[in-house]
Amino acid sequence: MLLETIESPARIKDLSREQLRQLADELRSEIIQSVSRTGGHLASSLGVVELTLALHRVLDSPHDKIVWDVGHQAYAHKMLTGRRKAFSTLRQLDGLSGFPKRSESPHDSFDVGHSSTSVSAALGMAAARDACGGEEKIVAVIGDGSLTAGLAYEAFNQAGHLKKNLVVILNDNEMSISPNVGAISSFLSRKMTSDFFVRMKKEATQIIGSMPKIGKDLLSLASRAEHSLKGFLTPGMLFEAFGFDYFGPIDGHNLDELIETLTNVTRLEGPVLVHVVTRKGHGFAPAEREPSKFHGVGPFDAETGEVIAAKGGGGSFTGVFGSTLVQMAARDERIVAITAAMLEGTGLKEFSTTFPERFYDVGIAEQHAVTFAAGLACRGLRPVVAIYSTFMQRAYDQVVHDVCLQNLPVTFAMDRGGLVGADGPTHHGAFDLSFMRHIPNLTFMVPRDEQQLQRAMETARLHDGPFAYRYPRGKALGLALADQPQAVEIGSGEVLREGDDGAVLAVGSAVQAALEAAETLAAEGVQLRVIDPRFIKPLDERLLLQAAATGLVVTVEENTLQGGFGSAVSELYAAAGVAPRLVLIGLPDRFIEQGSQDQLRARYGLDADGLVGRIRDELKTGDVTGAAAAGS
Ligand SMILES: Cc1ncc(C[n+]2csc(CCOP(=O)(O)OP(=O)(O)O)c2C)c(N)n1
Ligand SMILES: CC(=O)[C@@H](O)[C@H](O)COP(=O)(O)O
Ligand SMILES: [Mg+2]
Repeated sequence: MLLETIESPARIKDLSREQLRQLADELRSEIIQSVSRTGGHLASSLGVVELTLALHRVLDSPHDKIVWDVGHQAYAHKMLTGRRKAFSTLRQLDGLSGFPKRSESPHDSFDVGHSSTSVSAALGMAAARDACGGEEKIVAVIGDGSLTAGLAYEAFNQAGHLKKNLVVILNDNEMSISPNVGAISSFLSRKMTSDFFVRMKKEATQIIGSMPKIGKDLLSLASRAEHSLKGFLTPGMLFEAFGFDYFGPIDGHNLDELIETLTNVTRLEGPVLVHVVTRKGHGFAPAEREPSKFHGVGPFDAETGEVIAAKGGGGSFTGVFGSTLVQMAARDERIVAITAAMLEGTGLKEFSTTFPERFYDVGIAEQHAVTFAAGLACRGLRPVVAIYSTFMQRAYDQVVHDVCLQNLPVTFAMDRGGLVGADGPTHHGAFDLSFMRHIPNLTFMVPRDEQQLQRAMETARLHDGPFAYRYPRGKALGLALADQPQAVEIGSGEVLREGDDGAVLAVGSAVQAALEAAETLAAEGVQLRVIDPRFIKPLDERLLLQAAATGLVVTVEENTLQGGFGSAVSELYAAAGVAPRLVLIGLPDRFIEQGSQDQLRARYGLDADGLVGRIRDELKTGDVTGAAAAGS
């Protein structure tokens, strides 16, 4: 097996073309077999096996730099750069990352996970190279989906100005996670061999060819005109406007053509764009048939493609959000839904087919999604913007400047709030309680279960201003759903368990662990009050100030402690001049690694056992007043 002999990409340079093709087959098979066991981003990685081989054949990594966009397609790159044996740990606790990471390998030139950063980063590296007298080649690989984000054009714009030696490879498979959207996408896949074009050419050839004497010369002139017309109308025009030399489109599965093209273009001066056409999932029929399903897939049968552990769906918080929004939209025609290229992930598939005229997929364009929603709200609609917590970071100023400053009735449905698991530090929704709660005019609710999620959605619908709610990745609690959920009083929390030996203020997904911990400690004679504040903003000040009187207040949140819910409580107590023993439990001030949600919650003391241990210690050693001290 050739792949076993490849410990470094330098080895690829000695292989014959036949051996390269064999290596492509082996890589593809290894990716399928390994990902069928661990799950991961299969289809995108299968689509760039030949491109990856050609890049490592032509370039001299890690001296030359490859900057992957998103990086979910880099499994072949990782296997060729000494990490094949580690693939059994892919996306697992303390295992191989699912994305390129500089700390993992010198061949990973930039950490990625959020899309559309590759051209900016590669251009920065090129500018630094030139400033330091370097001569390494720098190549960015960006997908057509990632090309729908404005950030990419900011980079193209400057690249055309700086004219640095830089190669950008556009991996065009006409797919984002779902089929790609937008004018750029249709422009890229413009078919110059449309029937009309072919028919026009045939008739013109017959007419010109029949002309005596001048017919032959005219024909050759006409064929040159056709070529330039194609040249003018193909995607090249878009990139040449940015000052790039455009090459393509070329077959992204043809190793010879790729190697020849990359060999040539990496010798050229100035910015170059190579348009490569690939098939997402190439070489594995189930993934070719359903590239969206195999974009990010759980373990599956490597022979049949049958997925063993499907994700999302009805029992998940995502599924409850999607089905409830459809119910609400049926009753309230003001509701429109917006996704930023995450149709399936946000659970909006049913909405998109039920209300196609009230559904918008803006592509990977979170900033635009929010301001677009602001525009819709200005005209009396009730837009619901469904964006993962981590991707909402992209649109922070739009939330502040375009929605909250104008106090517009836009709802932010932030899925994947808290720890997401295998995607790791680039994707954890670890910061939204902090970056949203301080924005004036915003109401922010964190439902503890699917019933409260439904009520949050109804409360948002009735509220005449900006409203955010966040909910976790994964299964809900299996509670009965309401056909017509009731709104809640804004700023109202709930006491879930009475007790005077201390109070636990738990947010969202932390509530269940808090209740379990309170039950455990009750058996030790400690009666803890458990409160679900439900709102991060505005706080239920009455409830939280009453909690202070127990002498011990413990806040629990799946969010960074920096500026999170616990900070809000400490601000409340400081302003009120009360000083209970205040214990803040949440995520530390660092990026949280990958792992399963349960593993990470245990590692960071957010599970019931962690809370019991911490509270028990506080009761023993903490300087608490009130009944708690008596109980110690
Ligand atoms: C800012 C941001 N928004 C959304 C995503 C989620 N996401 C990951 S890959 C992807 C589609 C990328 O499409 P493309 O660039 O064409 O790559 P392909 O999977 O087709 O190879 C999306 C929307 C992301 N990673 N970053
Ligand atoms: C690579 C990327 O950003 C997306 O594919 C992301 O991994 C989706 O996350 P979920 O699997 O939670 O939908
Ligand atoms: Mg694509």
